[in-house]
Amino acid sequence: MEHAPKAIDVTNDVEMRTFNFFTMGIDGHPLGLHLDMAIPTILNNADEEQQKDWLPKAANREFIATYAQTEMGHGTNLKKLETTATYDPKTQEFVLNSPTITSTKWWPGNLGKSSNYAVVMAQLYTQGKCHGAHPFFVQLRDLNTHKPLKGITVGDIGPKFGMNTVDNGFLQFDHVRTPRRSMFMKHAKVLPDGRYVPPVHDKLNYSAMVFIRAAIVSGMAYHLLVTSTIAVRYSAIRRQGEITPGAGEVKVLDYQTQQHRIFPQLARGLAFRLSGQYIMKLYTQTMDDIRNGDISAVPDLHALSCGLKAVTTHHAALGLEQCRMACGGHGYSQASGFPLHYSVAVGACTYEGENMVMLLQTARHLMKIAKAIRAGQSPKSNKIVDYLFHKGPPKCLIDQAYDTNYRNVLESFEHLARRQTLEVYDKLVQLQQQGRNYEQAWNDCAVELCKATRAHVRTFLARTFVEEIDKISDLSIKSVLQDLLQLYLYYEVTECATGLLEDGFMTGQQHKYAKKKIYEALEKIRPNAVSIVDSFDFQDRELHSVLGRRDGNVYENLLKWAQSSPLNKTDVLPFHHKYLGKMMEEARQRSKI
Ligand SMILES: CC(C)(COP(=O)(O)OP(=O)(O)OC[C@H]1O[C@@H](n2cnc3c(N)ncnc32)[C@H](O)[C@@H]1OP(=O)(O)O)[C@@H](O)C(=O)NCCC(=O)NCCSC(=O)CCCCCCCCCCCCCCC(=O)O
Ligand SMILES: Cc1cc2nc3c(=O)[nH]c(=O)nc-3n(C[C@H](O)[C@H](O)[C@H](O)COP(=O)(O)OP(=O)(O)OC[C@H]3O[C@@H](n4cnc5c(N)ncnc54)[C@H](O)[C@@H]3O)c2cc1C
Repeated sequence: MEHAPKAIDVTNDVEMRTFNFFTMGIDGHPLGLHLDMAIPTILNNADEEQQKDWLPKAANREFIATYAQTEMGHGTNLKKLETTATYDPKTQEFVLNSPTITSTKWWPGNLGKSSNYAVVMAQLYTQGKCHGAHPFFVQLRDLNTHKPLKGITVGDIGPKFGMNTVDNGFLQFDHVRTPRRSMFMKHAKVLPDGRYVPPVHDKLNYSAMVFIRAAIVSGMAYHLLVTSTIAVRYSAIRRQGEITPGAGEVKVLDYQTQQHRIFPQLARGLAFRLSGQYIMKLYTQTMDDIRNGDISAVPDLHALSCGLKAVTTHHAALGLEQCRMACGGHGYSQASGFPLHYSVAVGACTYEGENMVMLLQTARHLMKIAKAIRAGQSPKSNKIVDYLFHKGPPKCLIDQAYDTNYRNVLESFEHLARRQTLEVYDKLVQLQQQGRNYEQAWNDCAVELCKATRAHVRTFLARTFVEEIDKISDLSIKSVLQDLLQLYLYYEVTECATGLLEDGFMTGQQHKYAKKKIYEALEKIRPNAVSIVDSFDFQDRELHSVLGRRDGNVYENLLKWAQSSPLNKTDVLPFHHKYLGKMMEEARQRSKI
């Protein structure tokens, strides 16, 4: 008789992720960092021999590893990490050390209690010279007892804003020795005699961060689509007030203000989903190129992933809050699911690079392009940034009757990104001519630099949305998605209207036209809204929401949910008579006297 197949193949990444997702919820679990950062680091930073040794064990979960980079004193500025890894050629070992309190590793997910290995970022010293932060694969806990190894102090950092099912931890090394080959050696190397071999690109060590930044874009799409599903479904159940006096109470989804609050989140969720797919493909392609020795796409990938990460997490945070408020009082209850989704989603504004810092990274890239434009250079066939080199129409044309495939709207976004990029570049140059050094000038322009990135990312998101909808051949699906696209594009026009009006590119009339197109789209989306969110096919257990239940049975289950609260186990709390009861009794006695 054949053996029944195993339910889950733990070495299959997709199966594992799906299993974890449905069994462990959305707020994290003990294998999160192992799967999302440690394994990608092994894949991209370990040499062949190291991969052969570590990868099968990692995939098979023979150990759990985390990614320990951030320290108490430094998360953003990686150049100033204080943990050291000093090579000792006599024993062919590195000595890991945490010289100060601020060098304590702080935040790594699953470090607190679960992991027994970590990718540790430390300043590499060999032959008396520091070569900057490099990754090391370090054992932290005994494989049998799970106790910290000698010289290692490790623990949990305590409760957080959210994601409390993740044991984020702290870690200190007291002159801990680890073999030479525990340094990830695909790119940089230290030879047995201590000679340092530099990598072909000194930021290849950061590829796990690039991976997560790219993955976050789809993560934010997920959060927005989930929370707009909750808000749409609940708004189709909730009746409050009348639109036509005497005609009976309407579903709150019929209010234009409600649609204007929720539907743009739905549209943004879709836009993020499509760009999320794009950036993941770009990541995979770039990693393949690197394996084949071609690193030319690394700066483009880095710039796009930083910008997308920052913009999508920020918009997701704002959008989730809109969905919560759209559900009124019940939206504030944990029964809505919003507190869980919100506290998980907003973490991404901070982790994997604080958002402002990420916007500024993309701006660095944009400034290089601006420099090339001002020097009269030609574009380099780069789909993402080439538009910056072209001259667009001098005036906005969004109100033209025939706007094939929204070319005029896209050109408006392109115009703003181009103008913002070149203006801030010119200001940077001017400030330097006036005597500011580059770094000071950069800081003086930082807010405008971030605006340039946002405009560039908005252009990318919009263009990708238009292109992807254009590819759909099923006309009934396409027509529904085109309504969401219309809403998305004109909503974004109004969101950046100040920039478009500022230089007279767009007129007040055209701004009004964009608003009209938004209201028109809301009306078209309304009858399909519930079907649209149902088509995402989220399971109730993913939504974690009484308000967003697929069967719409909200009120009955809200009552059940409340009744199941631990506070309702007994009618009278066991300590009632000891405190509140006693206080009232005493007050009553006193007033009798
Ligand atoms: C980029 C930095 C800010 C600056 O770096 P440096 O100081 O080293 O360099 P310079 O600014 O001088 O730049 C030099 C040069 O290099 C370029 N550069 C920098 N980085 C890269 C890179 N990665 N690749 C390529 N090139 C790079 C830079 O642009 C310069 O180029 P030029 O000179 O040519 O201009 C850096 O210090 C930095 O990255 N800081 C941020 C630190 C950070 O991000 N830390 C992350 C720690 S790990 C972490 O936070 C883990 C969190 C995990 C949480 C759980 C994850 C679950 C996720 C699942 C996935 C999806 C989830 C969706 C979410 C959900 O469901 O909720
Ligand atoms: C939920 C969560 C999970 C995490 N998981 C991990 C993990 O698994 N592993 C790990 O190693 N780390 C992890 N981290 C740490 C995280 O990556 C860092 O907190 C993050 O990169 C921000 O760095 P920071 O804390 O040093 O912020 P700071 O840099 O101190 O930011 C404070 C403020 O200073 C500003 N700022 C800083 N530098 C600049 C600059 N150059 N220009 C302009 N403004 C600037 C920021 O914009 C921000 O407003 C996690 C963090 C969180 C919240």
